[in-house]
Amino acid sequence: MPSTVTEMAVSLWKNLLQTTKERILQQRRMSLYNGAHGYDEELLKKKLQQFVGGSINLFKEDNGIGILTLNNPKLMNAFTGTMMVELQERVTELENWKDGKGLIIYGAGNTFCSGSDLNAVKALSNSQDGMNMCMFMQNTLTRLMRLPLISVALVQGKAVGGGAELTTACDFRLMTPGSEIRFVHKHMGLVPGWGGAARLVRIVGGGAALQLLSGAAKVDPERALHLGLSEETLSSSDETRALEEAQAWLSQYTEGPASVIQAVKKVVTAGRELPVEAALRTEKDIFGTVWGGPANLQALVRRPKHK
Ligand SMILES: CCC(=O)SCCNC(=O)CCNC(=O)[C@H](O)C(C)(C)COP(=O)(O)OP(=O)(O)OC[C@H]1O[C@@H](n2cnc3c(N)ncnc32)[C@H](O)[C@@H]1OP(=O)(O)O
Repeated sequence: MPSTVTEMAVSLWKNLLQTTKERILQQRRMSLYNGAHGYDEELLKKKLQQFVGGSINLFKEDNGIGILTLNNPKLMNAFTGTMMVELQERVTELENWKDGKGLIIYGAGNTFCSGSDLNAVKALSNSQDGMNMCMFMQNTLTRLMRLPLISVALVQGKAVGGGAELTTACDFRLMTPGSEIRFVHKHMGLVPGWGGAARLVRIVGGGAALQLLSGAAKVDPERALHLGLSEETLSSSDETRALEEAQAWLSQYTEGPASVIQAVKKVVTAGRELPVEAALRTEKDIFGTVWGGPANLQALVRRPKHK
């Protein structure tokens, strides 16, 4: 135990350093690309910071549901450079949210997101910048997908290009009447680069993904439901009411202690991403974190009947 004020300060400082080191290591583990891939994140961030506008806002509710708003309505919530950097910061904040259970992502001004800001894309159109931006967004969206929170993209208006890709980094998609998801990349002479193709194949299967990407097809709520791209069509397209509906929908899966909900998401992530033996070992490790935990012990006392 530290006894003097100096010793206490040194101990606090060491703890802080350790926590920061662990955080950085955790981020590296969750990310795909680093210096070994010829990727210099700090350099790219400096470039992205030149393309200013909009914001990514996070509100953490007491019930453990986070609301992440894509906020650049003048450009249909297109991602400027600063918004890409802010999204990474918000994901880091969510990774460290001990009480978090769920997340809803939606766009301001009754539309979801029109992809990357074409002004930034034009200025960063050389191949190396494009690859770096792709690695940056893949890192961020992979970390978003792996958050131990049950995530929902609330699609109102249009989810276009990178906006469509972002919806696939969520566990579920809910659409409002009249909304659409559209992978327009082909019409821009591109393919998805934010991980949207890899994730879309896993959500709707290879054949349907090929049709959606090669046809740059508009996917309305009915078709999205049929493809399994959307879970439900909400009844209202009004921003406030749709958000309430999405919260009610999500709350059926986030009831219970955060430690248990987070463990559920972690075993599913392992099952989704790892070869079966590694997934089983991870499941065993996560099981060990809840077995004999407070929620488990309380349930043993209550002995609920699951009728
Ligand atoms: C990852 C790679 C990618 O994301 S590639 C895909 C990039 N995104 C696009 O190409 C989308 C281009 N935008 C559109 O097709 C339309 O604006 C969509 C999204 C369909 C909306 O149409 P509509 O409802 O009629 O609105 P609008 O065109 O009048 O747009 C309002 C203002 O917003 C702007 N805007 C829209 N999207 C972007 C974008 N991605 N980057 C920059 N600006 C964008 C429009 O230019 C328009 O601005 P202004 O009012 O003309 O000054």
